[in-house]
Amino acid sequence: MSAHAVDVRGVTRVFGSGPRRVVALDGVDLAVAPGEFVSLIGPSGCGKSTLLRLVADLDAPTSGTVEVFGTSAHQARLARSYGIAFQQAGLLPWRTVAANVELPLAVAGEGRRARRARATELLDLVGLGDAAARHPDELSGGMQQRVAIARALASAPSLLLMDEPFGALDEMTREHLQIELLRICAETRAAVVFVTHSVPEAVFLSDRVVVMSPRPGRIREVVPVSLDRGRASTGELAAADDLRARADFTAALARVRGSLHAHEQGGAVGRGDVHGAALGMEAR
Ligand SMILES: Nc1ncnc2c1ncn2[C@@H]1O[C@H](COP(=O)(O)OP(=O)(O)OP(=O)(O)O)[C@@H](O)[C@H]1O
Repeated sequence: MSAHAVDVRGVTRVFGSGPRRVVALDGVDLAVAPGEFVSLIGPSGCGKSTLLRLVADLDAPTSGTVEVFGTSAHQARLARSYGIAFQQAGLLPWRTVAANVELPLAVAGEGRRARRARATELLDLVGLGDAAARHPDELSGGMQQRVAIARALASAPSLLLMDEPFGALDEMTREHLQIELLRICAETRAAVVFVTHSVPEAVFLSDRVVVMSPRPGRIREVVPVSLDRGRASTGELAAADDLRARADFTAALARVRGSLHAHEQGGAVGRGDVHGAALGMEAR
């Protein structure tokens, strides 16, 4: 039995056939340790979401295996071993904020009282203790995203799968939620697989940054990030700003960007270049 939170071995995912055949992932190996924060980054279409969907058992590999805490991804889904948060918060508009957070617990058959208590605790954790009775459309995008994170944490998962959860947010809200996420992870010791297009976000949050390349989707390089996050991981904004200005942070940033540029020099064409170019601009 694997001791990893996630263990992806020799995974290939091919969509379509004939001229429409797309090799979204090719020979991908990735192990994530319990409590580890791993980001997936790379140009558009390199297979980040596909990889996350395979781990979440929302899709199945063409070949290879995906294990979550030593069981198949399917068993892990049935056991609710992980929480998911995607770019669209995906809240049910007719349910209150608390009822949205309670949903996974209701599905799991948990009693009303325990559900309510857990929702209150989680909404406090994400700083929305006073929004429990409101409805999603009364909240800002950042607040909705925090509700989605609270919901993802509802069943106390040891693994969080997050696909660009802060992608649609303004920079200030995004930075705020980043440190909130660090704090939550430090508290819950959950492992995280986090898809992002932002190099600074990946470096700020991660123990390792997985740089992917497209056509076919492969892991190009895994960049270890050994930042001492100190007070930033307990949720201090000022400490997080200090961290972003530090030499070890900018060195890690340069290394991830270098890896992404190496991909561009490889001469990719099409969709991927849009994001590749954007990332290149950001690096200058
Ligand atoms: N259901 C599907 N059917 C056919 N092709 C698909 C399907 N899902 C993904 N693909 C293709 O697989 C490749 C990888 O897609 P994926 O969404 O995983 O990339 P990504 O790195 O997450 O992209 P982005 O950064 O734009 O979100 C793309 O070429 C995409 O068009």
